[in-house]
Amino acid sequence: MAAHNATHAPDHAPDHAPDSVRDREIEAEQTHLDLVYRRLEEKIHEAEFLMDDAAKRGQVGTPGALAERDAQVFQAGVHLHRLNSEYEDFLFGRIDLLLGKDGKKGPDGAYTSVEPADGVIQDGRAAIAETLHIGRLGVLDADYSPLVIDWRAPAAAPFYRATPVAPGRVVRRRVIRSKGRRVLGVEDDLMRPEVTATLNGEELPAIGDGALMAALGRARSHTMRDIVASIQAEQDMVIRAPAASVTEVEGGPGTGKTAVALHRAAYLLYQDRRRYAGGILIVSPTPLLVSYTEGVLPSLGEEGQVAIRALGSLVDGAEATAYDPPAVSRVKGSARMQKLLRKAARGALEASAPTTPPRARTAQDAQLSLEDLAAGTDAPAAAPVPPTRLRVVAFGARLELDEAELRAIRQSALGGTAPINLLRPRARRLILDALWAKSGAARRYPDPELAAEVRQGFDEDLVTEPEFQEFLDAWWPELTPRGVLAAMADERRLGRWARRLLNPREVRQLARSLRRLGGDGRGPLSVHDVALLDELQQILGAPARPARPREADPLDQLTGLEELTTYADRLSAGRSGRRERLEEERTDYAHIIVDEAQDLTPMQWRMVGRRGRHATWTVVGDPAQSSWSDPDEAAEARDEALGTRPRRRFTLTVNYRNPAEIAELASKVLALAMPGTPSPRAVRSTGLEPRFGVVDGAPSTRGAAEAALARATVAEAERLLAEVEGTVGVVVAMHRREQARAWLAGLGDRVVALGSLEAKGLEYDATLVVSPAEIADESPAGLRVLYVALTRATQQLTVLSAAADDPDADGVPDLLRD
Ligand SMILES: Nc1ncnc2c1ncn2[C@@H]1O[C@H](COP(=O)(O)OP(=O)(O)OP(=O)(O)O)[C@@H](O)[C@H]1O
Repeated sequence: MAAHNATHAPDHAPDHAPDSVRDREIEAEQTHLDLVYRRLEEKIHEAEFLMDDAAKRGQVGTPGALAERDAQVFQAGVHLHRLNSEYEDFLFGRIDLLLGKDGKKGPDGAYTSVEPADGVIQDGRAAIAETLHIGRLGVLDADYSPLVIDWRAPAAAPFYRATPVAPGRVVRRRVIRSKGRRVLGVEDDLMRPEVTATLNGEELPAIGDGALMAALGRARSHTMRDIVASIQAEQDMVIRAPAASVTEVEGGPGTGKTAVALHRAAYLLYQDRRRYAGGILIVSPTPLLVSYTEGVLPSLGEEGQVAIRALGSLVDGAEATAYDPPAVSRVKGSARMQKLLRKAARGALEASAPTTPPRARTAQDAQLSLEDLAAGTDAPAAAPVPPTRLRVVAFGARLELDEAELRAIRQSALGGTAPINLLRPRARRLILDALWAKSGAARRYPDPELAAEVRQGFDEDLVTEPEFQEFLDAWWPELTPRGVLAAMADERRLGRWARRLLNPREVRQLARSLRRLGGDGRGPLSVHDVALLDELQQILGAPARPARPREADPLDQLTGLEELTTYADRLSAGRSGRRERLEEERTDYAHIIVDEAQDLTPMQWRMVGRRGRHATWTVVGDPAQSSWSDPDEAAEARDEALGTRPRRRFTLTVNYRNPAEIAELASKVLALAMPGTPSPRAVRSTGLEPRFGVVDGAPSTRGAAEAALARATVAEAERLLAEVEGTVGVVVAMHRREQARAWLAGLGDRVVALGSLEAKGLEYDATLVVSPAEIADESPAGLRVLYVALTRATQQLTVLSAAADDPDADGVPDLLRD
């Protein structure tokens, strides 16, 4: 496969301008950046003045107004500190534009027209009418002319959208590289290379080889970088898509789906902060991907505004730490679990009892007694069992509800639609009704008013007796999601609940896996258990949370400082604990972004869907990378979660991660995994073909084979570490995760061992894929998982074959041969 240029690259590359021209251009940008910082400092002084003034005037003005000024000064100070110390590339872009069709200016002080005025280009020559600098936040000069345009503002869109095919008003796009207050370099792309443009009478030069390639060539670390300086046109369309409804994005590996999703969160906040602040949730498949990506939003100035959570930590108080084998994941993720959990919850009501067993009956408990009789024969011997008979003495008569009557009452109570724990009052009322009927009192009091009064006394007498309460606690205990899951670990019981839903093998596997939770359900959870807990929470019902008052938006009250406080507001909101609150809140997000959406199981879609009942959505994924075995079932659950909102679909087509040589190899597996699916177009080529290694010799024993595999893995990982500057990822089948970690311990933290399912979404300078056949055979989705593994490298890839891979004389495993 040939390497391709970036979609936006002009027909001819920018000139290699002489150093003097380059230096002059850098100098010009430096002058502008100095101006920007001066202006920022002025703003801070203004804020300080306001503060002094406020202090002098004591209580003039409301306390609220003083606090607001105080906050402004604080925010401005923090803001400048961040600008000085943290931001690389605060100012990163510039566009030089032709005169527009009309002379209207937008709120950011820039002309709004997208197309140039007629006749503005004459004989291949034109004058630049407007120069805009693009940065991480907007800064206005004292006369309200824009010194820096926020990258998310409409006026910045041409910086990302203009192409040589559709340049609009843009003649030259420049990416400015800076560190702190110093401009380091500039890279230009000409959008109208055929036009000789002049700025202030001088010809517009073009410097460098294009910014995108420079960005892609950088060594990778363990954290993702933002792409704000080099967002490409097709990506920009997604980032700025209207927020209403559902935005669905598909694209192959490395097409920037994750990057785009993160930038979109920042864009939505900019567009409608009031609506989205505190209400955007990004769902990521693994904690590894969360830690890889979570630095991007703060670098875009959106610290603490967006909750990024792994699927295994979406439920408060639950944190997945264990892995299920593929066969168990398939059962736990399946939509069949819905019905099974409902049955299990009802079943658990009959099978369980509270942790504190009811007080033992004594001979003196004559007034009101309760009996614990043996329950079903297959309940665990040690577990407390629910009572099957209720005896009371009321109005001098002995009243009794036997097992059949209690069962009928339970059935009738469960006929209600409310969650099971919330049906308890209904059950209590039905018991009282039944006892009242048995007492025959109704017949003795024909006057309805009197009967009602007597009945009230009867009820009060009974319910205030501690023993009656104990009976209820034992007979209709408050169930917890973990408790129900733990109850499902009993295979015989589970087999009964799962009749016609799971086959006996599935029952066995599921029960065995749930034993990990222990008798009290407190043991370690897997990522799939978390979705089950959430479903159970719904079935059982949780105590209602008090509603939080909506926060006042500081932007509502500010005038004149918008361009400064936009950022400071974000910062202080993060500090004032909004982040913690975000982490506490489980539901009701305004916008949900789902990354790697192809991997959500039906049960996970239900869990995520519950958090976005009123949300708009951005869903990014790649079906070819799905590790879930039943895509149709997942699609149904996804449709249900996203609801009937209209959908807008986008496809990303360019692979920015893998060099063409690696992308071509991966496409062979894609052809096997999903025949007919087009590979994304790789944007660059390195000239380095993937390497094929083979584990030495034919070891006679299993132990010797394992030792040979370990030696070969370590040797190749060491070689790759020497070859690349940044990170090396070693991808192995899931069952080898811990083993591989041990093999690689001692090679330093540039190298990471990953189970195949953990590699999702991540990238490394070099990747070593160990035994493709093992990965492909792990599950029915194994080939797609292998495709993921083969598409993680930004520079170099090695595939190491063991005997099962059946390598040819060149070491190419069977799966990767033509
Ligand atoms: N416009 C861009 N400019 C610079 N780098 C980019 C651009 N778009 C994407 N990249 C880089 O390409 C790499 C792949 O991006 P990302 O991880 O978002 O892709 P993806 O589609 O989510 O991939 P996968 O499906 O494999 O998880 C990242 O390093 C990202 O920073």
